[in-house]
Amino acid sequence: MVARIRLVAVFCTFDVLVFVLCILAFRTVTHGRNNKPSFVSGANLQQSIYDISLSNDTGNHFVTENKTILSFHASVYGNDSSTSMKTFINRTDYRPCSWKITECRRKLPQAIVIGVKKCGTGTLRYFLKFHPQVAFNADEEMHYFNIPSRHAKGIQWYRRHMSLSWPNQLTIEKTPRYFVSSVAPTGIRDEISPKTKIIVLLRDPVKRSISDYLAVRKTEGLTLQNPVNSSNQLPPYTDPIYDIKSSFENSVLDLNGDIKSWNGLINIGLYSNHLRRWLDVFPRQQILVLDSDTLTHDPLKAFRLIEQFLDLSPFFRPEHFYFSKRKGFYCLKMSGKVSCQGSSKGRTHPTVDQSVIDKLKAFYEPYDKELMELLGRNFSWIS
Ligand SMILES: Nc1ncnc2c1ncn2[C@@H]1O[C@H](COP(=O)(O)OS(=O)(=O)O)[C@@H](OP(=O)(O)O)[C@H]1O
Repeated sequence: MVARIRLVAVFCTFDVLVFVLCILAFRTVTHGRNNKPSFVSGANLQQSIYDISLSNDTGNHFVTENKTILSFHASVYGNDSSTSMKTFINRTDYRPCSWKITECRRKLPQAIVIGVKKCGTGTLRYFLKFHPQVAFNADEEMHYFNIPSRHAKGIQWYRRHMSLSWPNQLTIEKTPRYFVSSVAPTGIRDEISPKTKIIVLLRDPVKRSISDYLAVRKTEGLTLQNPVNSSNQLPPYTDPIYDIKSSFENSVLDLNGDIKSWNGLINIGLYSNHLRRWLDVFPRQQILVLDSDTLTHDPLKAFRLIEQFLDLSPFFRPEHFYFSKRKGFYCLKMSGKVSCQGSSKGRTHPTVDQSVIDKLKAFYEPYDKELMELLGRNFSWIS
């Protein structure tokens, strides 16, 4: 009798073990490694195919952008209990789009971040991508309206590069070079829509030029010793050209000590000149001009303005922004994870000769005054 009971006990234990193993095996097959539903793993995902590593505040790279966005989306889609989210998220529309779903389409952008280079456009995109009603294009920058060889591929080529989006999602593209392009405003109006919303970030033009100098040096090395007119720059494509020397001072001043206003480092900061071209083509209320300082120091305010302008539901909340002492900037905090911009943003600026700074400030003064008149408002760097 005892032997039989033992035998039954052994069988039962074995069965329970098999049952538990089966459950575990089943979970492994149907869920990702982090116990997230399998759609979070990124296999079907059409959004953001490039892979920007995100880091937590201790510098450990732990997750890719796709995964963060999607695991965050999944957590909201799944069991987020916050009422503010529930009030605006249509749960059906909240699933990631896939080519298998008929409502998912690649739309031409309804809004474009046109610039300005080194004024925080990357951060704007990086954060705004988390808004559930936003679908950013997969490639970081399209350069469709400013580079002739790209433009020649046609508007359907451009559309094919947009992310799949739900009918209620806004497709957005960002290419900072559009701001200074002579043909981008009419191109966007005629090929996309005269109703396209335009977003521009502006930063102290002196700081912008130093930041740009570092960026161009980093990407081009010191190969741009002479002014380079790239083959893409034939008229009417009049993007500013760069002249980069071994120091910032020598890059922005010529041998007589005069400012090289044609140099991209300087020319891009002539905001009023460039903005006028956009105001000639789009109504003022269709252009949101943001002070980059607001994005840097009060990101919540900046994103509330953006949400309002784009008619998006209010999504961002104070707890989504985390100030990283290590980075010296705000990072995004979603589902307990902190993700900051990569090392190409927030580089330490070189010490620049004060006389050159003063000269540049004086040079930009009349343009800044024009900017204030044009927009009827002040900016943080203008005293
Ligand atoms: N939260 C946060 N994190 C990192 N960086 C931030 C942030 N907010 C604003 N900025 C400022 O963004 C500047 C880079 O601008 P862009 O993203 O427009 O550069 S780019 O044109 O796309 O290369 C970058 O300029 P530099 O500091 O000169 O590198 C930052 O000052």
